[in-house]
Amino acid sequence: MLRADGLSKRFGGLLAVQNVSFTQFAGEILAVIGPNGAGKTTLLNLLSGVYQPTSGRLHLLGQDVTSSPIEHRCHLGLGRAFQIVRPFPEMTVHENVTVGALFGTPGTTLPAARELAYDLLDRTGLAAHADKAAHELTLLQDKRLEVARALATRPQVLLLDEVMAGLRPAEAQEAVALVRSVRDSGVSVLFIEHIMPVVRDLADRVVVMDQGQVIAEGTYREVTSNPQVVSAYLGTEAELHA
Ligand SMILES: Nc1ncnc2c1ncn2[C@@H]1O[C@H](COP(=O)(O)OP(=O)(O)OP(=O)(O)O)[C@@H](O)[C@H]1O
Repeated sequence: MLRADGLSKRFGGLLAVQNVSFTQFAGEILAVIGPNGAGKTTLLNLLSGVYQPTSGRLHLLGQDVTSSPIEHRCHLGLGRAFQIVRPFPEMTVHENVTVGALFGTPGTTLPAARELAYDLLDRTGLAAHADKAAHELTLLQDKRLEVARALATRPQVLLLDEVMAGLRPAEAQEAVALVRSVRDSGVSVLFIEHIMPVVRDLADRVVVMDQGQVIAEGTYREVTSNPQVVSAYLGTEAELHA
């Protein structure tokens, strides 16, 4: 689905992402973890096209998208949900998702976009809130809306940027179930997450970054028992063995 080959991103004197290579396979839920400042968000921005890499190449569904703009990647099948949710506050929940459907599928008709939006509100547990203004939603409902909007672009790969942040543990479990259901519907998921129990419960495979580089890759159990990973996390607030 995605293949990064030696991706690097330099900001002035800082190499925020250094020679990062990984592959995401179809149907996989892949987590990217690492201590603060490891380069995770910069990597996500390289994947989604917010930044162009200083060097390296990126393939999406077999196509070289290294220099492609965000919208091209979106139309090819890459969706992204953000940590800070910014819906159109005065529009209804249904209208917000309809906008995603219209943007993500050029040539789609308004009735088709509206129908897809209703279907996605069903799938994300928001059907009962379809006609509410988006600003009336709770934080968990906001996150559901963010996922529904991203799914409205009909992605084959969905990037999730710390979507669990701010949720209570029971809410995070609901969000975990939602992400699993997204994968079960055929969408591969790559997510950044600091909450280790979420990573443990959700990820098929984990890529660990530290100081811009990939320092380990494997199952949750493998990476959390890797001495280099343990040492990277020492002194941080994250509970590696939660
Ligand atoms: N636009 C930018 N300009 C300059 N430096 C940046 C920029 N974006 C990120 N950095 C730096 O790059 C490094 C990696 O930051 P990044 O946000 O990617 O890490 P992260 O792993 O996502 O951290 P966190 O877990 O705290 O969100 C940091 O040192 C950060 O200060």
